[in-house]
Amino acid sequence: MKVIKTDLQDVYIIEPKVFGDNRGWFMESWSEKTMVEAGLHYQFVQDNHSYSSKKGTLRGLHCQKGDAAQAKLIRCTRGAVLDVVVDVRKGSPTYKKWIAVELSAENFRQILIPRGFLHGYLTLTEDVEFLYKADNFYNAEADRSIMWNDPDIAVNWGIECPIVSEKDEKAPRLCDSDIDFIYEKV
Ligand SMILES: Cc1cn([C@H]2C[C@H](O)[C@@H](COP(=O)(O)OP(=O)(O)O[C@H]3O[C@@H](C)C(=O)[C@@H](O)[C@H]3O)O2)c(=O)[nH]c1=O
Repeated sequence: MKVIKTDLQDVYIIEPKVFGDNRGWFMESWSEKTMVEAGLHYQFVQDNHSYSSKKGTLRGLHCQKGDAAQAKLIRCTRGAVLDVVVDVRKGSPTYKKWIAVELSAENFRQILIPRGFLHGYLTLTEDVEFLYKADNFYNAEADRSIMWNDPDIAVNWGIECPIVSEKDEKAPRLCDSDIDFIYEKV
């Protein structure tokens, strides 16, 4: 497994070791032991799986606030997405900065996102399956969505009119939200 630093403090790209043979391939998609050896201590408690039928579907930018915050280990197992992560931890050296990484069934890449970040993705193909682990349970009251095109964050999604949910359509800007993460060294 390769752990690659990103431009966001504490966010990593993980490249699992993929063993190919005459049948196909095998990989460990997550190993607590390997992660701990790499200095990454996360205890995941929920696995999520979602499907988007159309290219140009955008989910985000999401998080759960306060004690319900979630770290996530994310991957795309069918099709491809542009995955976006935004640091919203006040006091962080990378506060309000974002990164965009292509995740696909072909490149096997994963992203590890600690608590205190917004997350979203845009489907780059039809028929996208997306899987992620979370280190805290779903909490509808703490669930928050921030406007995907918030000008204060200014993510370059490369699309003007994505397909979004009703919830994401109505999402506020970060400056009008009650998200209150404070940077603490992970
Ligand atoms: C996220 C989630 C949703 N749900 C329900 C609530 C709702 O009725 C339905 C669809 O939820 P959403 O519209 O929030 O699904 P979605 O827009 O796919 O939300 C996800 O987006 C990505 C970008 C993330 O980072 C995730 O953490 C999550 O917020 O599923 C759960 O039961 N458990 C969960 O963990």
